[in-house]
Amino acid sequence: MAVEAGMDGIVVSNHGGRQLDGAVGSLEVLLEIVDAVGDQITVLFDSGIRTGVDIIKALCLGAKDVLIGRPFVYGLAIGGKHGAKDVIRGLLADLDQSLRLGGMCTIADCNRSMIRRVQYGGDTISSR
Ligand SMILES: Cc1cc2nc3c(=O)[nH]c(=O)nc-3n(C[C@H](O)[C@H](O)[C@H](O)COP(=O)(O)O)c2cc1C
Repeated sequence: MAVEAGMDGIVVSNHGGRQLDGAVGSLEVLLEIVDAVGDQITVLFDSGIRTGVDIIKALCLGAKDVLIGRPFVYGLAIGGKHGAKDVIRGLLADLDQSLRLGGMCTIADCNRSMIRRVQYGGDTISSR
């Protein structure tokens, strides 16, 4: 639908999970949506990005980039613009370290072969 409507891109989001209890997690549907739209439009992702590994998972599943809501707001509330900058700096440092630990040099190395889905009871754990 987004493709037919001529949109340049979409954001896969559950609005941070604040709206509906029981709504499906954004990460759970990301791959399906990326496959549905293909390369025709840009897919961005948000909802629950807190660590470098969260960013890597979203990029590996096909998001072109991620967005951040509450962590940025928390930093702003605690330390104003410096607090907001610290949050972003910390996240980027964590991303850098996580890429190295995962054997990747840059985010360009993120692809779906880096992700393995394992079902443990009711939980799905994604890892390399
Ligand atoms: C204070 C606040 C207000 C928000 N207001 C809206 C809104 O009006 N409409 C909307 O679609 N999403 C809204 N969001 C959700 C964000 O757009 C975004 O999807 C979400 O914050 C990302 O998840 P995260 O906070 O876990 O990073 C809001 C988020 C916050 C923190």
